[in-house]
Amino acid sequence: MSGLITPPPLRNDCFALPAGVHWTPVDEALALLRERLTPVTGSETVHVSRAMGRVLADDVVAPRANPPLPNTAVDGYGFAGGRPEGPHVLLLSDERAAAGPRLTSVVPVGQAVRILTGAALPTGVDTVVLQEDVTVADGQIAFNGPIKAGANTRRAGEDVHKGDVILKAGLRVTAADMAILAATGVDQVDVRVRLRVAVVSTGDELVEAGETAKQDQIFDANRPMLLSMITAMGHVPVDMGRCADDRAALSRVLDDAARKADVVITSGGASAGDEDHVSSLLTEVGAMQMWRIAIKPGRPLALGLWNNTPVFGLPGNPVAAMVCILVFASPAMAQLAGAGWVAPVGYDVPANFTKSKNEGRREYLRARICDGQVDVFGSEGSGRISGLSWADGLVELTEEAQQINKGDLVRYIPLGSYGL
Ligand SMILES: Nc1nc2c(c(=O)[nH]1)N[C@H]1C(S)=C(S)[C@@H](COP(=O)(O)OP(=O)(O)OC[C@H]3O[C@@H](n4cnc5c(N)ncnc54)[C@H](O)[C@@H]3O)O[C@H]1N2
Ligand code: MOO
Repeated sequence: MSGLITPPPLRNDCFALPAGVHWTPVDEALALLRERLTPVTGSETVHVSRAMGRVLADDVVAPRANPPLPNTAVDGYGFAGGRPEGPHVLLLSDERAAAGPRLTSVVPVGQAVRILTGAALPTGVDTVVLQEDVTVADGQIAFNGPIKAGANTRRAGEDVHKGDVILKAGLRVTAADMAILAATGVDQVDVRVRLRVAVVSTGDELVEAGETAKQDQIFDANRPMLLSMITAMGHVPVDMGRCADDRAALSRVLDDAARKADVVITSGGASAGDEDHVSSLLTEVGAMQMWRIAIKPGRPLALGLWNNTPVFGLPGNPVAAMVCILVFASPAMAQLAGAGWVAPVGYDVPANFTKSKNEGRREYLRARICDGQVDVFGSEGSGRISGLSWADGLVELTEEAQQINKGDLVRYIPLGSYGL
């Protein structure tokens, strides 16, 4: 029998987790990133109009109250004190209080004044009756009680007091936050300098989107996707272009990327093939932190440091690249950017599909909500880019899950949870 070599048992499943190798569970990989990565961005002061999407470097304190003065919540008639049940008639002042300059004259006790929504209460007014409940005639108003003292008015500072912390350090400013910053008179905010994220695509087969491709070339789909996701996540994308499957060239690109950015994201070459230079370079310089993760898709994810800069070596298949940037790089980049570890929000939704799965690895499926149930894309192929466009979220199946039947609750994570 000498001269014959013996084949291993046929598995034909590149997702089977071979025995004897430690496959890092997703949560263990996430915990390690969370523990090791700290904010790397400095701070700067910007005008409040430019605060949208920025991460606050410090707590923001309200320079003034909202509302600054007591005012009326309705159009009506203002006077002092509540009134008991029954009819009431009050003399109507000639003046009128409207939003804008506050009425300076005092409303005498027992008189009412015409007042419009948002007007500061003049001295002598603490209660307002709705105009719909009033008859006006002969310089008088008549209405029925009971009306509580303070009815239909808003107290000064009832929303925010001067000196309150309105927004906490680490928060990423939303459109709603823009309103409270403006309302409380903030004019400058201290924010983190945006995180710079370099993106490089590796592979001899790649050609630039928009150019002419030969039959044996494919368009670089990952880079436009990854650069756009980084922008949507509030970071600054640094486009490092494409790099051939060449070790020396890749090493130079990584040097350059680590100089220009705070984080480097590569796609392709993460696996263990002859041309998988990202993983082998990181391993060679002793910078590989993690590689074999029990996840589908995205098993060959290379996590390491290049010149002290974190590198996320995403798999080349576009679906795996997207899943890995969402699951691993997105919370990690938030932490590096000073926003803290931002885990995505998910919901338990009934499945409108059936699926069997191997135990021991976490799986992410392209998913879409339809009539309160969640559907998954017809193919799990990691190169099926059309499924990424089809999806509005991901279904996350736990390591323990083996059989999912229609109606079972599964975890659905909307892409909006990642800021997309
Ligand atoms: N023998 C095995 N082969 C493979 C395994 C395995 O376990 N055993 N795992 C497969 C899985 S899963 C993945 S994912 C890939 C990951 O490999 P790499 O990260 O080294 O990626 P590449 O080989 O460079 O490319 C994979 C695939 O993706 C296409 N690609 C790459 N970059 C882009 C881009 N920028 N835009 C569009 N498409 C891209 C590339 O042409 C390949 O088709 O390994 C499997 N193999
Ligand atoms: O896991 Mo590969 O990461 O499917 O496409």
